[in-house]
Amino acid sequence: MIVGVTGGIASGKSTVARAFATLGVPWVDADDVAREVVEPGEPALAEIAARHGSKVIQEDGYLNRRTLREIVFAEPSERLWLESVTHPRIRQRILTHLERLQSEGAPYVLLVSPLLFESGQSEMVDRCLVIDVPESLQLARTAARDDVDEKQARAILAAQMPRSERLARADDVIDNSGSEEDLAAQVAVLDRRYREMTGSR
Ligand SMILES: CC(C)(COP(=O)(O)OP(=O)(O)OC[C@H]1O[C@@H](n2cnc3c(N)ncnc32)[C@H](O)[C@@H]1O)[C@@H](O)C(=O)NCCC(=O)NCCS
Ligand SMILES: Nc1ncnc2c1ncn2[C@@H]1O[C@H](COP(=O)(O)OP(=O)(O)OP(=O)(O)O)[C@@H](O)[C@H]1O
Repeated sequence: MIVGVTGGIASGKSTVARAFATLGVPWVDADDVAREVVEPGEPALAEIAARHGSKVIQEDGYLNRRTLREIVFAEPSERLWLESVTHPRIRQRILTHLERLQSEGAPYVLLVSPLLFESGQSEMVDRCLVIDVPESLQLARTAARDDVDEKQARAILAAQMPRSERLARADDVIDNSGSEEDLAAQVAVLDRRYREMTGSR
């Protein structure tokens, strides 16, 4: 069984994934895979460099993520272009990673992705788990963690599915407006349920 874990920026997906990992459940992180497909030498990086020029490539040959972030969240058509270049490659690699984890005998595996619904990755999973927090908390946690100003944090939120729509598509929901202990308790309940579903107790 593959469980898709989603939620907007700074909703707590990585924190949830770590809590599942302590219970022996592995995960594939779509943000990590998105980094792999633009490593030096990858065709997607060459396409991005051809479109935006040297300002998006650092001296060490890696993508200048901050510069590209500023471009794509200021201009929706540039975000759509970047997605058209990266998403098919991300999807392919996610499938490869998921197959490897499943072949290693995990009770079930997680696909953790901010764009599970938006990018059609939900077709790859058996259930969708939504991490739910109010937007005000997303903005506060983004500001506390990232070098993103409030205007850009709002632009990133605007590029993602609205909270109500995401909740409407959820099979399971974790409310992450409480403490990390509350979060871990909700993860433990879901883990028991998922193990029952897969018959791996
Ligand atoms: C624009 C980029 C270079 C910014 O890199 P940066 O290191 O600053 O951010 P990072 O990749 O860690 O993403 C942080 C968060 O931004 C949000 N985000 C990223 N890409 C998108 C997008 N296309 N649409 C909406 N939100 C997005 C997500 O909540 C994500 O968790 C990078 O996010 C990117 O390449 N995005 C396109 C690929 C993609 O869609 N990735 C999302 C997972 S499939
Ligand atoms: N219940 C909580 N209480 C307090 N802080 C929390 C809680 N859950 C997560 N955080 C903090 O909020 C921030 C965002 O959490 P996390 O990185 O898990 O979210 P994410 O959804 O994976 O984010 P992104 O997709 O943007 O990378 C982190 O700094 C994390 O430590």
